[in-house]
Amino acid sequence: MKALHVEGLHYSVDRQPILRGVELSLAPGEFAALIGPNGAGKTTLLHCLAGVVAADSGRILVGDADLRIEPLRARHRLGLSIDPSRLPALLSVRECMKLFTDARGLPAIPPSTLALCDALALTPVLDRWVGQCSLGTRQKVGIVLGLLGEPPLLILDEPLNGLDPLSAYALKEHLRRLCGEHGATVLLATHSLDIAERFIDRAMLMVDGRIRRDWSRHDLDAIRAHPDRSLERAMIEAMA
Ligand SMILES: Nc1ncnc2c1ncn2[C@@H]1O[C@H](COP(=O)(O)OP(=O)(O)OP(=O)(O)O)[C@@H](O)[C@H]1O
Repeated sequence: MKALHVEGLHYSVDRQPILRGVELSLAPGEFAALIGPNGAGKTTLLHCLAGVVAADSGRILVGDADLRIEPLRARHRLGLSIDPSRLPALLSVRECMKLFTDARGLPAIPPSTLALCDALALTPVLDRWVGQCSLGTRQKVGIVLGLLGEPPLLILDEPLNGLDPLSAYALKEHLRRLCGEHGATVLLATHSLDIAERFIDRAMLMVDGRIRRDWSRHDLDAIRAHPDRSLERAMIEAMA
């Protein structure tokens, strides 16, 4: 069974097509990046996958749960990082985590979440209001909330934005462990191609609302092995 299977996904705003027939499948344990130019539709796609917005047509299966038919079961199987601007400013970081803990039906904030807070240097700010935190700190909080409970599919939008190098490294290692040891599937949208190239085992290029190019682990290994090649260059060539 695929961790995520998407067929013929279309989405428009005011009759302006944004997603124009997205097809993609991710296997359990895959660490995949969605790359592409500004406005290509990456965030919109992630929001459709997570059920934040409803696609006009097409099919999204999260594991064996069809997002349209069984939205609660499908959404229970995935976590989406929260945009820092959408976090409640007047709750503390810990209160946010408790809300998400309740929403996931868990008895207490999971130890793995507290360990990730430690790795991301969030422990000292757990009792600070979100509105008093720096942008980078709120970015980390949004990621921790998305990963809380470690659902099998993790969807992250530009998770490395604004993270200091130590935190970015800790997050990448954490995600890699979740994929490698727990069989989680990660789909992250990013413009950080150099970072993506070294960590991911799949890259998908989105252009004009469609997946134009898909690089497998084998393709990425070939790019990494060649001193004159890079994902950045491969992307530019694919867009020409
Ligand atoms: N609510 C909305 N109303 C109108 N247009 C929208 C809306 N949301 C997204 N769009 C348009 O959809 C297109 C895709 O936007 P989206 O944010 O998904 O792109 P992206 O690939 O994530 O871009 P970036 O790399 O800049 O974050 C853009 O042209 C954007 O203007």
